[in-house]
Amino acid sequence: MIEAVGLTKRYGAKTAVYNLSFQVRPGTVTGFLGPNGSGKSTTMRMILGLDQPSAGHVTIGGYPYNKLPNAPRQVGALLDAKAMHGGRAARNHLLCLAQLAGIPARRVDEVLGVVGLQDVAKKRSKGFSLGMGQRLGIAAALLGDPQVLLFDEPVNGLDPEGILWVRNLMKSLAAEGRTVFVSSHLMSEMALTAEHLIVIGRGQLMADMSVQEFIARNSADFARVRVPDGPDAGGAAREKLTAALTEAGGQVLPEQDGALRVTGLPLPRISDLAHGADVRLWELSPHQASLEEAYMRMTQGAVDYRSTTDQRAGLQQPLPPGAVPPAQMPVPGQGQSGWYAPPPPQPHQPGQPMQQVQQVQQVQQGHNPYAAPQQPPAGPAPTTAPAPAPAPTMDKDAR
Ligand SMILES: Nc1ncnc2c1ncn2[C@@H]1O[C@H](COP(=O)(O)OP(=O)(O)OP(=O)(O)O)[C@@H](O)[C@H]1O
Repeated sequence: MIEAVGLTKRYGAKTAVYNLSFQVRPGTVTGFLGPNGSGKSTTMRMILGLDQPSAGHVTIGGYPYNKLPNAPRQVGALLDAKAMHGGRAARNHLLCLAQLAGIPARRVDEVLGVVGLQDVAKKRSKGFSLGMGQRLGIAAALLGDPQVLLFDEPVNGLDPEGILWVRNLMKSLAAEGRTVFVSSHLMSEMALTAEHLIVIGRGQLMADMSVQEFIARNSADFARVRVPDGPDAGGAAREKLTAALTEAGGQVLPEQDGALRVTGLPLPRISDLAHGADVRLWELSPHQASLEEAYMRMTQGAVDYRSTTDQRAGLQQPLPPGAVPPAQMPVPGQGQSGWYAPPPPQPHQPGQPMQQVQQVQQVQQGHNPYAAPQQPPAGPAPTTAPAPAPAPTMDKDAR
């Protein structure tokens, strides 16, 4: 098990990770999510003893990494797939690592087979594609047959077959009872791979719960409603229905294909209202926002790097020609109800960390947990100054 308690890392004036406490348990894949620059890699580096915390601590199986007996046999990690001696053949690279850790050479050939690089084992990794580099990095992580595995963006650069392979590998490693901690930007991939999620934003804990619970807590149910198509009749029926639904307290947003996305009304009520307005329906279906939507909704206030062309890029489908956009995009913490509105306050559930409940409630009450505190806490608060452009060395794609 990995356990972080009050983990904090400052680089000069920049607070990369602040007061992070969580546990990563064996037997499940735990996804580690957060926007760019939210502190995922910094946290992983501290877990692996590559960076020293400014405050707090993190242990693996009860020990700080640097005090773990025979660490390479207990912990395997993929942090930066490009961080290897490119002039060495893949097999030689692994042989060097194996020798340093006292691992028998036959294990090198085993892991080359596991990651599918046996045919290029004698090729220099300098010529490897990003995906091949990832596979070699994963092979290195598996070398010591460790019980604890950390993967920082393992599917970066992999093709769909490679992504499926990584997904199955992570699951099978967890099914063997290992602790598997995986960071990713790909929400859809995490939904398929992880059972548990730890979500951070600007270095702080935003959620620590199962994938199912995360979706249920952070996404609103909605109905898709479609009226019969037709140049004028369809438009008139849509308007009539929109008016009836809005009057009854529903929120209606146009979808790209001409359907309506309705929140705040149960399906039978929508059906009755359509009937009352004399509007025929071609579709009335229940939906739940995806993990991607739930994640975007939760982290949109904690994003450091955003396009100047569309601050909401990816959050909303483009409108169909002639459709009227909603007056204002609701945002968490501003009290609107609807697609992006925060879910209603939840009473504390047994087993749910109180901190998470408090954070969700604070967001719902319009309190920004990432703003500088009114009164200084025990340690300096994380900086809220606009983040500088990410340094080239921090850009994974450039690595
Ligand atoms: N060595 C360092 N010196 C100064 N600042 C750093 C250093 N390492 C990380 N940071 C800063 O700390 C913050 C967190 O960075 P980190 O790489 O941990 O985030 P991340 O969530 O892994 O991001 P990404 O998803 O883009 O890889 C960033 O603002 C980054 O610029």
